[in-house]
Amino acid sequence: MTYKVLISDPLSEDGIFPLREAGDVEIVLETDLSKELLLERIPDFDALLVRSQTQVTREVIEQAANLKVIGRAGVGVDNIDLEAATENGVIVVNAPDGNTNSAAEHTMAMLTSLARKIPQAFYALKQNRWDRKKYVGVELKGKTLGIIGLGRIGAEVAARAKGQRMNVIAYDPFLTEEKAENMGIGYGTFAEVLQAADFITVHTPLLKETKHIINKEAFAMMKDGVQIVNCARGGIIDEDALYNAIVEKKVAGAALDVFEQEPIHHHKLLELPEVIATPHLGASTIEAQKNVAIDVSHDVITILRGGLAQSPVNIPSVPQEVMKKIEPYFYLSEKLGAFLARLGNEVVEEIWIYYAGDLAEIEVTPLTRNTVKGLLKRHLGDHVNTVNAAFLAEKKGITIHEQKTSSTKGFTNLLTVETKSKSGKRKVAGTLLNGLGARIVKVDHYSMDVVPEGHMVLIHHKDQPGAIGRVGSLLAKNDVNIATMQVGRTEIGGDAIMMLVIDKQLEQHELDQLQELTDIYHATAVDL
Ligand SMILES: NC(=O)C1=CN([C@@H]2O[C@H](COP(=O)(O)OP(=O)(O)OC[C@H]3O[C@@H](n4cnc5c(N)ncnc54)[C@H](O)[C@@H]3O)[C@@H](O)[C@H]2O)C=CC1
Ligand SMILES: O=C(O)CCC(=O)C(=O)O
Repeated sequence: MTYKVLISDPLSEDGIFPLREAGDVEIVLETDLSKELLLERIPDFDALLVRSQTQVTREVIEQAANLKVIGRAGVGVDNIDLEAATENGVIVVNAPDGNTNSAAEHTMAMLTSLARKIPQAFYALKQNRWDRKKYVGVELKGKTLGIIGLGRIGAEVAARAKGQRMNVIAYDPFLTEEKAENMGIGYGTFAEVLQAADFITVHTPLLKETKHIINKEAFAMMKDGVQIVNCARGGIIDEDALYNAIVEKKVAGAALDVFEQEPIHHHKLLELPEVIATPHLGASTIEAQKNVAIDVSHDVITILRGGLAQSPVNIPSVPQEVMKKIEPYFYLSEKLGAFLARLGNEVVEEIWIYYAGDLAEIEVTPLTRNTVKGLLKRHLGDHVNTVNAAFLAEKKGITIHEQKTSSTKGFTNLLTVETKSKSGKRKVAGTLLNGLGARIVKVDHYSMDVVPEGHMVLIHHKDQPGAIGRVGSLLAKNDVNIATMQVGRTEIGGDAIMMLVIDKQLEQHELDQLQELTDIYHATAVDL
């Protein structure tokens, strides 16, 4: 199988090396695509790799019939419609760590340039103006830097600003006083930071909650002559409010790497001499571009091959140690879900997933999603995956319960899936046998030992002499070879089941013939 990957923004050639090396990936590099061309191209691709320029809208995602993953070579995913991606089962991954250092260094470069008016002085010099009086700056030492958003980049900026002997005060909803103390910085509310700072730098993502957090009211709280840096996202600062605050001399200067609409042409903020700017260069270093492209390429390949992403954005991220522990159970969980889906045609109303033994010790949410994926796939098709399984189940009115139990029934690990529909409950349990792989060990209340793979027939019958023989003879007559057979019963002469693994898929008329045999109640074909 060859996966087609479209790279629609410029990515580091060294960084996409893992994709070039992969034998099963075909890369198409087509940057600066118009919206129309992107819509035309996208249905062919299994993966799309972007930076911040390509706008991956709902329209693009809905047009992308084969798309499994969108890789963002960078941090901010505000150019991707995450809701549409989740609804359509497209995994979005980013590269959150690769450009932290570059973005922090760029912020410090902008901060220093702003304080010392370096770009303005250089521009004047280029125009043959040796103007030493006009470009008098201020020192950073002893000034207070207010940081809004103390995540990866904010924290790196804080450390560097301390190196410049600035006082640092930060606001972040996840920052505690204790954590701030450990970092050697001050801690304040949003308003306190705005009021205390001589320089303010923002490092939040652009979200509904952070859009225009720096607005007219926020500027009013700041010190007169405050200077502002934005190397995070346009839109965090209200550009009109910033413009007015500069014109009114409330704000002495602003350094902007990002804008509400990019690219910009003749932006009014650039007409102000107090404003310096770069065209979204925070992550534009050889190192950062290589790092983010490598990280995202690895994740994209892993996902295309059915593995777990390191940095998923629209499914909960699973730490690598946890991933190692749960990965062996992935196959089993999907097969158990698929098995139950084939047992009946009634609408499933509720699913219970019980984890016991070793499984009770680990994070199992990804396994729950995978089980639900296996269950829903029968009716909803390949469109279902671990990203949208829970969302689709909810849409179909199915309630999912996840429970850890101590009931291992003698196995070192036991995964039990139970469904409830109008006609009652069905149950299947499986285990991972050390060195032997996955096994179904229980169907309803009958014990089994079956590899969850290939073509099977589950036959409910009356425990009577000749019942098994009649099934064997009929299958032989239809040229169906039986590979293995398991039999279980509740009591002698009572209800019993046969689980046959056969070498071909049964036709409906063959199933009907089985059901017409004496003492056979019901036969279900289960093809996994
Ligand atoms: N200019 C550029 O080229 C680059 C820009 N960025 C931007 O920088 C942003 C931050 O990146 P990271 O530090 O890696 O992300 P991060 O996720 O590590 O940190 C973001 C922080 O913002 C905080 N936050 C969220 N809402 C907040 C609010 N209302 N007030 C205060 N804090 C809030 C979060 O709690 C979190 O700690 C990215 O989302 C991206 O948009 C990132 C890389 C390069
Ligand atoms: O891809 C880029 O150069 C922009 C980086 C960025 O803004 C981000 O990682 O959020």
